[in-house]
Amino acid sequence: MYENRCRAGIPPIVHRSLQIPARRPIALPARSSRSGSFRLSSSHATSKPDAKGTPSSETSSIIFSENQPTELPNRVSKLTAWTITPSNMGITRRFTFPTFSAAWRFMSSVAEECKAKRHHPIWSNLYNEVTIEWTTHQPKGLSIKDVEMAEFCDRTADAVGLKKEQIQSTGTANSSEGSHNSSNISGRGDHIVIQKRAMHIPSEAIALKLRRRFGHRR
Ligand SMILES: C[C@H](O)[C@H](O)[C@H]1CNC2=NC(N)=NC(=O)C2=N1
Repeated sequence: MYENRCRAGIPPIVHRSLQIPARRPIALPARSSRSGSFRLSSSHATSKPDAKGTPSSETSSIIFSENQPTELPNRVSKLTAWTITPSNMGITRRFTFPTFSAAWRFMSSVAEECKAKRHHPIWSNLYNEVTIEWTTHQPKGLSIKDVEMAEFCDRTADAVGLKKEQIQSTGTANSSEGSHNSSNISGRGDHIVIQKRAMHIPSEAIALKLRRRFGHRR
């Protein structure tokens, strides 16, 4: 199959793919892979259609690196706080800590593990938030190393302590943070991607300051 794909001019990175919801918490049925390439279907998660009756579930394919252990899809399915990146070759999660110091402790600990495991993330930090993406450059795709590092991140974040109001246990997606969400909708190939995005609402104290300064406006 692999050779067939190569002969057909399909890049070898598309070695194993799996139908899985994009930019949604990852939750797959536990199944083992056959040898060669495979494709599983899993339409997903949101219970209700939207106001226009459009189904709000969507699917896409994870592109795995070649020669991965058969338990990889099952391991990925347990990373429920992570979402699949638009390339389908990586997973991402945003962690929110109580303080910058806590975020920095988390990053230091992850950096040590990166050094030990020789595997490095694409990441960014803004004050108390750390966004991490794991993907493998060689062999290209999502590999067991990415999953191990994501699992390490989850454990480390729990040990450091996430921000209280946004306890993102490994079972909770960051994308559902806070109670005021807006949806980021974009077209991608043959389906629509709906990404929930948290809106930051000022605290009561800040709102009061703003009212004092600018008065009430209509
Ligand atoms: C030689 C060294 O182990 C490789 O270049 C490592 C470095 N860190 C890496 N990090 C990530 N995320 N993917 C890789 O493929 C990778 N390769």
